[in-house]
Amino acid sequence: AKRQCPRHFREEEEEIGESKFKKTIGGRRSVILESEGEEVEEIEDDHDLSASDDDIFSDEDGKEVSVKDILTNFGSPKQEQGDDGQPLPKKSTEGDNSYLSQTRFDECSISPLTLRGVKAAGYERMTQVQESTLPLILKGKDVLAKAKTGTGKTVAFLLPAIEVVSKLPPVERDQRRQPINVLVVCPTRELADQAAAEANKLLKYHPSIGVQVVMGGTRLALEQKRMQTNPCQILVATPGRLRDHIENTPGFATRLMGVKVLVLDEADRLLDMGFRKDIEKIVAAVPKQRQTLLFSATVPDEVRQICYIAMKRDLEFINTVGEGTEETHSQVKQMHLVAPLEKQFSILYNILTEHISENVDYKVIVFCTTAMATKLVADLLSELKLNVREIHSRKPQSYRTRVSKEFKESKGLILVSSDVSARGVDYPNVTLVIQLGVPADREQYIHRLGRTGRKGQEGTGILMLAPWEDFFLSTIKDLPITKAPLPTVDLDTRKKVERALGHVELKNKESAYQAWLGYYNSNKNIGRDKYQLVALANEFSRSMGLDNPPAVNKLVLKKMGLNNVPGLRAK
Ligand SMILES: Nc1ncnc2c1ncn2[C@@H]1O[C@H](COP(=O)(O)OP(=O)(O)OP(=O)(O)O)[C@@H](O)[C@H]1O
Repeated sequence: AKRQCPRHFREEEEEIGESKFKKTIGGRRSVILESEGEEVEEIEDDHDLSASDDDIFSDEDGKEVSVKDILTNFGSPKQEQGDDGQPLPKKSTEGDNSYLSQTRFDECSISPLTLRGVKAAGYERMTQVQESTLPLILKGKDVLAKAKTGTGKTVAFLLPAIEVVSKLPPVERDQRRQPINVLVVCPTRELADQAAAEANKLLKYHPSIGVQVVMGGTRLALEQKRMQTNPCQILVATPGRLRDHIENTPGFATRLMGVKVLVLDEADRLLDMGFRKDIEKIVAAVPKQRQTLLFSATVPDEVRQICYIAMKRDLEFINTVGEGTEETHSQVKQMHLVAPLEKQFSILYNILTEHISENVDYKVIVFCTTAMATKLVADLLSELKLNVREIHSRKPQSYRTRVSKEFKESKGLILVSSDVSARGVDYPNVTLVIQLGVPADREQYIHRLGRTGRKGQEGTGILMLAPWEDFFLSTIKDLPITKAPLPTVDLDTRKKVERALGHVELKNKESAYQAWLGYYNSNKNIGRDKYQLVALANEFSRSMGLDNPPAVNKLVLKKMGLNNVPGLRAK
């Protein structure tokens, strides 16, 4: 039977404005990603770059500034020119190695079989976080670890966990309820898949140790069969689906009594109110006598106060970011653009075509605020003949898995994504991250930006906000982010984008409008004044080329507390 749980925790939640916010720790919101959507055929297009890179803009005081100027002064690393004007050799794709420590894996006290797996994975030296946490974890300590994005946190918790399992006494083969010894919880399906794949790499020479993954979007019965018929000392899971198994899979709760190590990856996200009930249920289902490891690139103070839900008092807090230094990477250029909604699609198009013309190996992620905004932007950019894929929680899992794998292995591609790709996903060589609209909170901004600049590589981050979203900048003012001049749009580009918008299906615009309402209605800064919210929603509607804002299902308006607000049309 389908797990019946409070509506705001179900992964397969019916649609209200795409994403829901629950009051969370310290008033920060958590976004719970939404349910499967109907299958939409994948969009495949070659891109012809017709927008010339000398598209001229003028900044607030009328100074002419081109997108090339913006990106050169603030954005993607230019092809360095020598004195003779010839391009200098590109920096190695492997960035600076400062994320690596001096300690080699073969100097550590790990088992020969594990060491073989590490070497086969191509890892020679430990990263800072791996060097700092391994000895403590092998000593049995609970560890709360904070380390920048893309610095090897997954291996940092998997490697010692495998060592723990490899030292356990063998269990009788026929034992029906083979114990699960390590439980790794990840907030999204792509992350769970990725962690399981990393574990399999490290287990290459441990034939008797197996890892299984359970997550929403796959059949429960298939997972139950796999866990019964294959070695499953290590289980990687998303919270909702794990809770399903605890409640509905016979014998599963017994197997969890064998857990020696519990790992919460992206811990601050998992301890947010959005997952809190699931996490409490999971913690209650594993032995109190265990080791608990929490890892993330961001550990807000309130998380340190509540991590005791799951951890021993004498936990070790490892912070390789270092107090007082930025939580983002210095080799990633960050900038923000404040532009009215009516210009944003055109500015986005110019930034992308400029970046593509400057970077033959371009690999871009465009983050949008909701699943339906993601779909709209992906459709628009495809109409503009860019090479685009989309990934969000309204896509079937098979599609998400396929697109995630393709993007991981490709260059010359733009991935338009909701927050399913905000944290943890390891896409190598991403050259540019664009964030459209105010992020859910500061942590989400940092994690999204962290999709580029991994393993010491260079990258660029652009945050595009509407004037009424610039309050967000105060939450990231400590980060090395610069303001780019406001570009305006030349007529040709505006017309080209308007024509493309005209080909985007009306129902996608209607869904994006409803999702927009859901997202900003829940934003404590913007959702407070309902009349202003409606006026801004109409601005968003016009930016999609709709003169009249779409009508919204009256039940949905009611659930948003927006019924009877003048200016909204109910149907
Ligand atoms: N010791 C190592 N040497 C070289 N590469 C490594 C090492 N450890 C991990 N990696 C690689 O570094 C990349 C980033 O690792 P990982 O995804 O675990 O980073 P992360 O710190 O978890 O990032 P995020 O905060 O975004 O989740 C991966 O491609 C991984 O294979």
